Amino acid sequence: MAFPVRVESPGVRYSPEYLEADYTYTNTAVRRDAKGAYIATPVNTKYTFRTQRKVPKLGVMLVGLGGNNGSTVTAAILANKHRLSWHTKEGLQHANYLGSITQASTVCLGTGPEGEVYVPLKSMLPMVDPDDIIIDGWDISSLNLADAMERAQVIDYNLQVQLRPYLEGIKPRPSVYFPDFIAANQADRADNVLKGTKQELLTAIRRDIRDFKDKSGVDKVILLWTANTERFSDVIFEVNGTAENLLNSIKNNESEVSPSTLFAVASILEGITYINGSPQNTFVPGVIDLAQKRKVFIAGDDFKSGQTKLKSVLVDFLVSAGIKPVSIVSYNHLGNNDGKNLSAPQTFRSKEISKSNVVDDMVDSNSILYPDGRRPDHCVVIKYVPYVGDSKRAMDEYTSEIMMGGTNTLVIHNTCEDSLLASPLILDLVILAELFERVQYKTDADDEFRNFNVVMSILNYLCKAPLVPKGTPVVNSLFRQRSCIENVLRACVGLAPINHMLLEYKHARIENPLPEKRSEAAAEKVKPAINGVIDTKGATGVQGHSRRSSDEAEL
Ligand SMILES: NC(=O)c1ccc[n+]([C@@H]2O[C@H](COP(=O)([O-])OP(=O)(O)OC[C@H]3O[C@@H](n4cnc5c(N)ncnc54)[C@H](O)[C@@H]3O)[C@@H](O)[C@H]2O)c1
Ligand SMILES: O=P([O-])([O-])O[C@@H]1[C@@H](O)[C@H](O)[C@@H](O)[C@H](O)[C@@H]1O
Repeated sequence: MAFPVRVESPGVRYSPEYLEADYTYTNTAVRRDAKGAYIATPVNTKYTFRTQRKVPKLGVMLVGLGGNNGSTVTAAILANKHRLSWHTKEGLQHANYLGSITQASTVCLGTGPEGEVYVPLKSMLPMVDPDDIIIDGWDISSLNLADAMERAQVIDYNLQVQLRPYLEGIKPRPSVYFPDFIAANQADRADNVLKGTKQELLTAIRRDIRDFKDKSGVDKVILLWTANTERFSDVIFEVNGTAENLLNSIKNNESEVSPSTLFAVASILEGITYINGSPQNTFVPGVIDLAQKRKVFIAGDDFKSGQTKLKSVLVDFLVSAGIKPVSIVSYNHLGNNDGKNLSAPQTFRSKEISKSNVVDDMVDSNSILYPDGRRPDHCVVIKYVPYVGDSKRAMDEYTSEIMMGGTNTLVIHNTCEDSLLASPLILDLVILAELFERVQYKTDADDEFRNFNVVMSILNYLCKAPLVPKGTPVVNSLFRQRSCIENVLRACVGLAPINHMLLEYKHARIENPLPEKRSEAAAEKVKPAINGVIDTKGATGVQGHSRRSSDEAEL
């Protein structure tokens, strides 16, 4: 059950239109003195955050709508919206949004009489309900979404049968197809392609966006690329180095403008947030320049869904524990169309880059382990094995140096439906992007409220290759990325960041001890042996024991 959160504080003001919160942001400025010593100085900045409380009717246009992710996320929304259940060999399954931090994760609000209070992350600020999202989009494949769902082989068949009536009427709009940017093996599905010059294609995409807005009645739209991974575009100043050069390149039908960059330009010109779920460099400098000039949000790159997500936890743990990763090998094989497209060297290279850079910031944070800047050996392998379909088999090996010449090797095997890992991230990306379109801030130095930077780096928890504003840090540590989201949400309602100090419980005398928690599990653990045999049949004939603090424990 979701309980709404209301903050009672002199610095927090609720009006029908806005939630306004005064907030003191404290960080630490560091400099070096003449002798090379670090001088740390606390710096306080007064902010006021303002969030529009009205949640809009959100339309999401997916590029790659007919793909595994596109069809699966659409199926998931409709299955949840209609509260569908289906039988599998394991029993009755119910639609859910597991894997979504907005829908299935909680945050610690604070401490109450019973201890820490955790609330759904989505209850911190008004957010779009994914059930209400209207989906549209494009695909170079003409399959309607029911047939695309069947082709993807992700959704259980008994659910497919129920979803078919809702999906078969959804047909992807014809899209932009430049064969040179994706694997040649994709040609056989490209039967739904727009024709024309790049300028004509740009106009067609913009017309589609307006058509969707008009016909769907949504209040706002967000565009998200979940189409195939493209090869990197060459970054050439005269072609895509500035907004003006890029727009001229499109007018001049320049070949080095990719489909994804064309969609990004169309989105920005229509004033619509654009999110890149793939690893290619859609955001060439000209796109970023255009987004800044038009004050339109962009975010990406490449959903952080599986191996890389785990890597951004494991390497963080190892390095912060003073253990030195020296070799990281990430291998996986999969048989879906993404794997097929990635079997081409130029598209694999895009993915290899985004999967490889994730350790850099964590490694660079510890000059004790890495005094000479030499980083761990890091190898990424992806193989296409049709038989396994969307069920990606990932095998990782982390070898680290430990004390006194020891080594520690972690070997992880992970099998999962790749699209069921990515689909909840698509929802989080669009829900959080929509939310932060409604959040503005003002510091003492500002005369009026301002939007955040157009590069929406707060979404980086969801991206393998985080896009950040120029001159700002790239953070890949998953814990830090999630903590950023959690604490910005808290700041928007005037609450201090979660700092995990729990100082109040470290005092010499605990002023307000929490009540003893009666735990059946604890009772189970202390169940006495009967005739020397622990009764493991679950009989609870033994009186439950409350856990005792150390100074009350029975001797
Ligand atoms: N776990 C994951 O699934 C995961 C994780 C990270 C990143 N990604 C990325 O997400 C993207 C989609 O993954 P997927 O498994 O759904 O792949 P997919 O191949 O099943 O779907 C991609 C769809 O895009 C379509 N397409 C290709 N070029 C297009 C264009 N120019 N315009 C419109 N449609 C186009 C294809 O026809 C296909 O239907 C890939 O780039 C993949 O690398 C996926
Ligand atoms: O998210 P992650 O598991 O690190 O990386 C995945 C790759 O290993 C996989 O081969 C690819 O098909 C997916 O698109 C995804 O990028």
